[in-house]
Amino acid sequence: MVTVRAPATSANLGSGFDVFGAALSRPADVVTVEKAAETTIEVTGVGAQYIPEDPEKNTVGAVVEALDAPARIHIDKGVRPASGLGSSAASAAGAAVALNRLYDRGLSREELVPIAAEGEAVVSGVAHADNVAPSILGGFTVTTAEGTRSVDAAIPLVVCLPDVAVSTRDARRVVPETASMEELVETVGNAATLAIGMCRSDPDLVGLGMSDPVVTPERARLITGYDDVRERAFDAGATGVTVSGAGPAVIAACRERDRREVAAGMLDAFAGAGIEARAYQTQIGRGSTVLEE
Ligand SMILES: Nc1ncnc2c1ncn2[C@@H]1O[C@H](COP(=O)(O)OP(=O)(O)O)[C@@H](O)[C@H]1O
Ligand SMILES: N[C@@H](CCOP(=O)(O)O)C(=O)O
Repeated sequence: MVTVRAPATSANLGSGFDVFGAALSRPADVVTVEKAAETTIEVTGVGAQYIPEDPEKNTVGAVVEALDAPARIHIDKGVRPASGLGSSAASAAGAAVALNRLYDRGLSREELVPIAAEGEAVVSGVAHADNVAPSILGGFTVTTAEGTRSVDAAIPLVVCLPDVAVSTRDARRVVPETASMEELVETVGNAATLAIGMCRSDPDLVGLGMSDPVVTPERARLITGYDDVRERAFDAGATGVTVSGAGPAVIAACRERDRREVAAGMLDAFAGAGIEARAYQTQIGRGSTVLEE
């Protein structure tokens, strides 16, 4: 038996659509696997009632297939589904790390990233790896067709999750098909600023680099109260605010001394829009961790 804690993640970080990702120190899924002749999946925890246990429909089923590793699998969800916090990816990442260990497949963490990404194709239609990469490797990740690079970074964060669901599949439909040269130049500049900020663990640069003129404005329209939440986070000292993944969670970078006030401001703004929300005071954290074997 192998048990793995796989963290929630925030993809895109504004300027890095489908490329950037960050592991969050909390919340997390816990995935336990045991060898079995046939694969079965049991899901408990946050939002378990919305998650299919059929291996054809659960993200971990694709991981089992790819690793040829049938197992009795228990997923204890700490990451709410349809959150923008890489819920579907956390289970896939945890299963990839756990099954690799259980069956002694000997794959490196980097090699497990495309395998876990197959699970994302099951739910969103695209095997985007920007959530599974940080959930497996930890830190700040840059994923391209050439693979994933990661660095550790110490950046305090708030992720504020409203009590509404936005599916990644639906939110991909509003992504513009084209961008102007001006938008491209702005986005490259912001993404580069953010990446330097991560390497320096500098919340000012990370926040500055989160700005994105192309995808985020379209996605923000799907989140009731977004503009107020963003404004209140900045008022409380946030250095940057954007949609986390495909939403509806909103992520803010800040200094540690401001994190509590940023969280309070974001919660208050959602409440003002008539929406209950939960704020996680978190930071960039480690990747999937083996808890027991
Ligand atoms: N192991 C899993 N964990 C979470 N969601 C899953 C899992 N397997 C399948 N799903 C489905 O994936 C969808 C949520 O994924 P997605 O829309 O990408 O949201 P998130 O941003 O939270 O990952 C839901 O429809 C859910 O039923
Ligand atoms: N790059 C993807 C990331 C989706 O993240 P999720 O946490 O919402 O699953 C996208 O923006 O569609």
